[in-house]
Amino acid sequence: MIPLYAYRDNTCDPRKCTVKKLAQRGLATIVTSIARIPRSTLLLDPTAEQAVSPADRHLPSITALDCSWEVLDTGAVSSWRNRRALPFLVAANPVNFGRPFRLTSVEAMAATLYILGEKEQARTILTPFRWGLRFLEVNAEPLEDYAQAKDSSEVVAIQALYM
Ligand SMILES: C[S@@+](CC[C@H](N)C(=O)[O-])C[C@H]1O[C@@H](n2cnc3c(N)ncnc32)[C@H](O)[C@@H]1O
Repeated sequence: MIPLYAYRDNTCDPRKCTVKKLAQRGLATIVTSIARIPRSTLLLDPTAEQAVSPADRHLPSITALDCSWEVLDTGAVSSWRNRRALPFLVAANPVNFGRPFRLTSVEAMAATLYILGEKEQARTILTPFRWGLRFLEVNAEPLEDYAQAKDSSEVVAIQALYM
């Protein structure tokens, strides 16, 4: 099991917040200051240049930046070494259903777990959400292909086949 963290700045609607639900079930840890995010973590940042790939299996944890998309500002973490973006995947949550790249925090963490080979943990964290396992169904093919890739460049090459 890979430890999951979420940095929350309280800018998104707490009733719809996916990481709050995970934290309530002991499946993720919420931190409220950037200083408390472990520096060695795989940091999920949609603006990162490097894609998540199986070559990241050695990283000890995964962290999402759980804030509203409208205020997402990754300036404070732009120098962090292990920032990663997810390759082409479509959202299954009701707010952004069918939209590529704009995933909820739980979808982003589940996709990362899947690509790193932690498929059971990916299913476990999606299960509390009505639409959760649908995310794995609609992205089944690309997720399987990304999980077979060697590194970030291979993931990016595979992504081109789906876009
Ligand atoms: C902007 S927040 C929105 C959270 C949403 N309100 C919720 O309750 O889940 C989503 C976070 O998930 C991660 N994420 C989503 N899509 C991503 C992508 N394509 N690449 C990397 N990280 C992504 C990032 O950490 C991003 O900041």
